[in-house]
Amino acid sequence: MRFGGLVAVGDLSFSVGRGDITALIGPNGAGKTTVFNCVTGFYKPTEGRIVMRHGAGAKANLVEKVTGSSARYETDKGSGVFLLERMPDFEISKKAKVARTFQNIRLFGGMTLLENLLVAQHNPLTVASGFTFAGILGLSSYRKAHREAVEKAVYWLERVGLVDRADDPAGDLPYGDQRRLEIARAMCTDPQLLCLDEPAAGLNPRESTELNQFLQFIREQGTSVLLIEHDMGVVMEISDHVVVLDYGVKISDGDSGFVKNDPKVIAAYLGVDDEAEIDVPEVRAEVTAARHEHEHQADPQAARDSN
Ligand SMILES: Nc1ncnc2c1ncn2[C@@H]1O[C@H](COP(=O)(O)OP(=O)(O)OP(=O)(O)O)[C@@H](O)[C@H]1O
Repeated sequence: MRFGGLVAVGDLSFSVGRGDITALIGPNGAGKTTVFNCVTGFYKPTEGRIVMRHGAGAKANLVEKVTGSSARYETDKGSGVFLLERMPDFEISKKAKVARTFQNIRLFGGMTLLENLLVAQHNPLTVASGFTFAGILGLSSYRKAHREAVEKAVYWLERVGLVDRADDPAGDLPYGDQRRLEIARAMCTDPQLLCLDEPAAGLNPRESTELNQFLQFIREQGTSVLLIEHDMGVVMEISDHVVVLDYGVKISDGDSGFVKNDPKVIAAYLGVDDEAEIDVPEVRAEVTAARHEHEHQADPQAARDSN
């Protein structure tokens, strides 16, 4: 993804396994949010391919077939291949079933919790109305769809422990509850892939633990999760797979144990000026040791002074 002369995301290829929690980490400005914006259709990547597969039948040869055609996607009895870089954002959420949350909460603060979760389901409701006002008033299909939408909203409100506040304005909730409500809203669209941009930002330790449990529950439901997160406690505890970006290039890819000991990851964080910003304790320890060694070699007296 290029912005004028700046290559925000360059040499990057990675897979998100079905039913896995995959974390995308890296220093500030590494390109993480840009990747999310490409996956969810907010940006059109300048080059490259982003493939979403549904179902067991979507084999690699179908991916190549769709790529070689001018189609945006191909579906067949519950399975499908979607080339996200060709699709507009509304189609990515509606057909490819990719949902997202944002770095900054984007709930409708003046609407109730229940209303926020119903708005997320406006697509099936509009279809059930037959796209007419009369349909909303009279069609039994609309009444059934509306009942199901409310049931789904209540289900997710229960999952995030907020059903007692269903009729309160979303803007009145404490910050941590708003973050969980935002994820619940995304889940009401029945995503196959849920993209979360820094869901643990600003949470206290208790809220962070609740979030971990909730994300693990989502994974157990079979929804794949792609996560940008600076809180390494969250990343290392719940991720099946971690991808590390630096300057728009992938520098490491593996499970959390592999990534936090990878010298390339440690070296990338060496570029961070303030050691306090490095929130992987193992990486911070390595970076501190490497700095001291470097200072010692360059100027033994200064290194002793700094100690
Ligand atoms: N719309 C845009 N126009 C121009 N440059 C952009 C745009 N969006 C992102 N960039 C640049 O792309 C690079 C990657 O930014 P991005 O926000 O993706 O990084 P990040 O890893 O998400 O950072 P952070 O952890 O701080 O959120 C940065 O140099 C940023 O300035």
